[in-house]
Amino acid sequence: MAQTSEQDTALRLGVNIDHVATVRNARGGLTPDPVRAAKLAEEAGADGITAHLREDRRHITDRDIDGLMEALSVPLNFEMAATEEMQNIALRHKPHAVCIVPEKREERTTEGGLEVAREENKLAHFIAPLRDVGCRVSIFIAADRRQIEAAHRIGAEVIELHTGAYCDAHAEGDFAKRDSELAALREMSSFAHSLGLEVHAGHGLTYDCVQPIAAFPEVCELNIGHFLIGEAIFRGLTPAIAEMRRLMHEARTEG
Ligand SMILES: CC(=O)[C@@H](O)[C@H](O)COP(=O)(O)O
Ligand SMILES: NCC(=O)COP(=O)(O)O
Repeated sequence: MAQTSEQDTALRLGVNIDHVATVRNARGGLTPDPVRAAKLAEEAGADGITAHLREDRRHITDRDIDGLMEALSVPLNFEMAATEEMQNIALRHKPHAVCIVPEKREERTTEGGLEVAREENKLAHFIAPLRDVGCRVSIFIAADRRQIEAAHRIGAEVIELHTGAYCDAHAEGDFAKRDSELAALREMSSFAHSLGLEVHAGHGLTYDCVQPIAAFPEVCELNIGHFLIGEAIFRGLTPAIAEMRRLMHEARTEG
């Protein structure tokens, strides 16, 4: 069913600029500057900027977060592990949103969603001070009912569904797996929404696989980074973002 334009505009795009920092860090030095990329993304129509300050600082650094907090006019979605060090950084900066993600030092990228159900008490205490200073707390989570229920119980306002397995299955041509991952994401976005959680989605999204996710009426924000930064090499960041927005809009209005 076609969506109203009000519902369409409710689908925000958060541009993740982590991998501008990955390129910079490959050589050391100051370029390319993720803060400059974030400002350009903002001018190109990003509704927000996402940055993940990993514990090992493999891409974004503390200085980048300082620069983003100072330069941005749109909200910053600050992704971080549930550690005391990261909590202190978030409490100092008070970004618009804090997204708690699982981290494994040896992983190449964020492999799965946060295990909330087994760490409920610990996480409830961890996010309370972040909420107290006004951050919207989001939990990066698999499309798993138990984890969503636990995220709701601990007082998170937002969940971000991990779309990585769906995107990987699509890229590998494993369409049976892709479709079952998509069905789980669809069902769980609806379930999370029914609990009153705001639903975001992201990880691994590309032009080829964004539209089925963008069409979920309950999803109000997509966070997309690695693909957009790669695409910017070929067509520039502004056109790369414009094309993603066009596809999101098309999915929302014609889905
Ligand atoms: C949580 C998430 O999906 C993003 O932070 C993304 O993971 C960033 O890239 P890396 O996983 O490569 O750090
Ligand atoms: N939380 C997901 C995100 O910020 C972007 O992930 P990716 O597009 O870089 O894989």
